[in-house]
Amino acid sequence: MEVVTAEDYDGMSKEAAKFIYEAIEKKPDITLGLATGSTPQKMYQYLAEMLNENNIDLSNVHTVNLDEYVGLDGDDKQSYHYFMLEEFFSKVNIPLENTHIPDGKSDDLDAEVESYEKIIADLGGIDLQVLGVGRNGHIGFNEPGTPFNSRTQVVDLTDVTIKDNSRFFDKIEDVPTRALSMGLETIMDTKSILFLASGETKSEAVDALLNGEITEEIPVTILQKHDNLTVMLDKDVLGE
Ligand SMILES: N[C@@H]1[C@@H](O)[C@H](O)[C@@H](COP(=O)(O)O)O[C@@H]1O
Repeated sequence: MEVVTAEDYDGMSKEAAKFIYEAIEKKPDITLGLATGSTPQKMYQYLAEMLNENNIDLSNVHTVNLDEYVGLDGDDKQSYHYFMLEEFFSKVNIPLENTHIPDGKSDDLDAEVESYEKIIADLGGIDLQVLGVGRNGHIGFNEPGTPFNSRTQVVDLTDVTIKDNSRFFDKIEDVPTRALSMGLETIMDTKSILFLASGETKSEAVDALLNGEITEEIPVTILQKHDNLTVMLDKDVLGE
């Protein structure tokens, strides 16, 4: 595990954008695993700027997102489809058909998660996966207690996650209680991981990742076993 500590959120976002930019330069047909949430938001902004300034061709880049809420339309502002389009895909020249996000509106969610795994396999696996973390240590939407050998599946969200994510919704009752999420084994199968965390609220989860015992009760701890993990933090998360 390599740990990079930036001065602040802005610095971390710039470093992260540079990391992904260089990975794309090195492998123009890269498959990126992408994450949503407020943590990677600024990284997408910087990355889009860098890609556009340098006219980088993204026609052979593919993306697969980690997760999506069950029941939200793609044009719902809280959906991860909307987030990705708004924050990144509409800002760069990536063909939309190269981008994949689980369909939380599918009539057959079991078939959807199965076909999502197939999409990843057909792409030859994920070269670089971006990850954030929930306050309770969840990655993707894999909540505490999720088996380490889980693949993409339908998951129930915990009260902590519903409460944390309610800040994006008008009221807490509007937060979906279920999601589709890549599983922990799916995430561990990725060839490299860029993990990002910023701010005091993530300190406990980050401490578990850096120093804790590996346990299904804190999903992020499984990343200790990944052999190509880069952790990017800001000083706040470390209490510095
Ligand atoms: N499913 C997402 C996660 O992928 C994300 O890492 C987490 C933290 O989000 P934020 O970066 O907004 O704190 O929130 C959601 O639950």
